Amino acid sequence: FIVCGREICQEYAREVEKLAFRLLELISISLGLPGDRLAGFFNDQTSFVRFNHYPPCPNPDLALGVGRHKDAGAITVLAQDSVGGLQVSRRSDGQWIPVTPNPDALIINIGNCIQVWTNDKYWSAEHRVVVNSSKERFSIPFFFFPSHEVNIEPLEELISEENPPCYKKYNWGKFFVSRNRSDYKKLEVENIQIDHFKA
Ligand SMILES: O=C(O)CCC(=O)C(=O)O
Ligand SMILES: [Fe+2]
Repeated sequence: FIVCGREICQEYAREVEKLAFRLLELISISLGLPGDRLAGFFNDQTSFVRFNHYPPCPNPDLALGVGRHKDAGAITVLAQDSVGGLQVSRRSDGQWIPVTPNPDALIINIGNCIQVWTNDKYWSAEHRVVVNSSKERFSIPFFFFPSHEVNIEPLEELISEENPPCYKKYNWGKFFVSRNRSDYKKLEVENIQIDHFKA
């Protein structure tokens, strides 16, 4: 699963990037916007692939693999093995729901940028990763991130008197740098920084 030479990784990145652009197009269309409405934000994209390894943990009740967070970018495309550990917070009551692992499927996460662009029409789910005491786990997320200089704010086409903007404008590059410093704390820390830009 994880054996990966440079060419294979590059090919994987190119393919998931294509998928991410296609999803971006479908999201735009679903909002009644032109299919290419969001693509321009990715001309100089800051996307990347990460390899996550979660070793077995002797005290899984005392640690998390990844603390609770929302993905900061536009879209995350996640591949994982069959071990499991990813949990999503249910929006209605905050309960942690385990995601059934399927190595033959990709998980698509909506990130903060889409939430802000769509003025909350799309919602980025909070999630975390728990560990277990017997099996190591691998996952490979592709983070589809906009260009550094892009300012993120609700799309003007989706704003009206009845639908005022839910967020203030923020710069993607600056947000990402400060977010990276505080991300992935292992404990139950407040780490949903998009709320800082609530209008
Ligand atoms: O390992 C996973 O399943 C998810 C990791 C994650 O949420 C992240 O890297 O943002
Ligand atoms: Fe995540």
